[in-house]
Amino acid sequence: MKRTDCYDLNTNGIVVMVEPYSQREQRNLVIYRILDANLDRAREGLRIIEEWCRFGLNNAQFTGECKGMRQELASWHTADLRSARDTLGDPGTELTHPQEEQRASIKSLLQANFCRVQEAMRVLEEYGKLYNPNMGKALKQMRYRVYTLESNLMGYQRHQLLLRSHLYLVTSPTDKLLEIVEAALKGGLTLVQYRDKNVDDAVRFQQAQKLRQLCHNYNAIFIINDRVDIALAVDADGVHLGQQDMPIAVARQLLGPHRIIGRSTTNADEMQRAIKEGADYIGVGPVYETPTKEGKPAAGLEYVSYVAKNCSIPWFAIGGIDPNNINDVIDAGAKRVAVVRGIMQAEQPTLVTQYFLSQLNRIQPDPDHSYVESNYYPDQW
Ligand SMILES: Cc1ncc(COP(=O)(O)OP(=O)(O)O)c(N)n1
Ligand SMILES: Cc1nc(C(=O)O)sc1CCOP(=O)(O)O
Ligand SMILES: [Mg+2]
Repeated sequence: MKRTDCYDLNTNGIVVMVEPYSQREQRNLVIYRILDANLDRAREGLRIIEEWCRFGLNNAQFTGECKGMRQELASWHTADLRSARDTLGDPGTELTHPQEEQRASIKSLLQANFCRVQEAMRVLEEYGKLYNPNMGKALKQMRYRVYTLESNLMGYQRHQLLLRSHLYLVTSPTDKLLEIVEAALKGGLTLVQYRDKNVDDAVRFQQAQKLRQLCHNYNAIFIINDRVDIALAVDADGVHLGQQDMPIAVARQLLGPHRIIGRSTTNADEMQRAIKEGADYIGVGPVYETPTKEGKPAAGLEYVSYVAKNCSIPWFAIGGIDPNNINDVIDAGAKRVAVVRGIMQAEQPTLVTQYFLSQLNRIQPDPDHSYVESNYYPDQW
């Protein structure tokens, strides 16, 4: 019989006197229940993340890391702790948060479960100290492993999405900024850069915040032009840096290993340097002279062809590309293009986006490239 109370229990007509728990025993029972519940919670959350790593990403490393942590948690889940469980008497089993009932995407599902695992591990770390000092230490280390896993996994997903993105919208200033970007996102756009060279920082920051939210609602990557500080301030996915902007190495230090850094290039030297310096992608242009970048001479389709043969990272042809000439750019070897006016000044941005994408999606991934093209294309992650 479980000693749950200090009163007499009437069992089958027989009155049994139950010894009251000492205060210490009662305290321990509560701690055991907390540990039991949070060991379960952490393992469940890890299992949910693990399933995506295994079946969604086919990634053995992430899957193994989740499994390893689940096994380590299981080794702490002793019979003592399990036997303290009191599901019927636990008022927490019925409580759910409305957000638990719906998930907008795999990304939000993963984030919610990382949060759940981290919270549970923090509880295990603190209460574990009262149970076994080694548990506190072990759980602290495991919590840091979860942070690392989260950062690696989210960075990996971001880079996978970059590989799958064939059309890149670079914005220009307009009163209808959000409206146009949303229209393009509705057309299937997955990569957006906020570019406004002539606006106060207060406005730039506000616009960037709104665009970041919008892009993330559509599971699209959001990049900031030129400004690493704004990218950090709004938690953007990365920055685009030209030859006159901050060195890639400095931006990398500030942004960390998982955010995207793009670099503009106009010739072979700049391309090679950008790759060596660790750019995640390059802009290749201007393919044609363009009023959006006045005074910059065209690098031409020759440079596009050169990059098609020699570039080992994702690259976007840019400059003067529109629905009429996109097929010439594709014929020169481009699989990805970036446009400003082509979408920002279109009468029907959704339709034009769909048209650009339909032309770009006709191109098959090149298996000879040294970077891996993802063959897993979930609509939302
Ligand atoms: C995708 C992409 N490619 C090139 C550029 C141009 O960057 P930069 O040379 O720094 O010029 P500005 O855009 O800052 O005027 C870009 N923004 N995006
Ligand atoms: C921002 C920018 N960078 C370029 C480069 O070659 O580095 S060309 C360009 C402007 C592209 O605008 P549109 O699509 O309106 O021609
Ligand atoms: Mg720039």
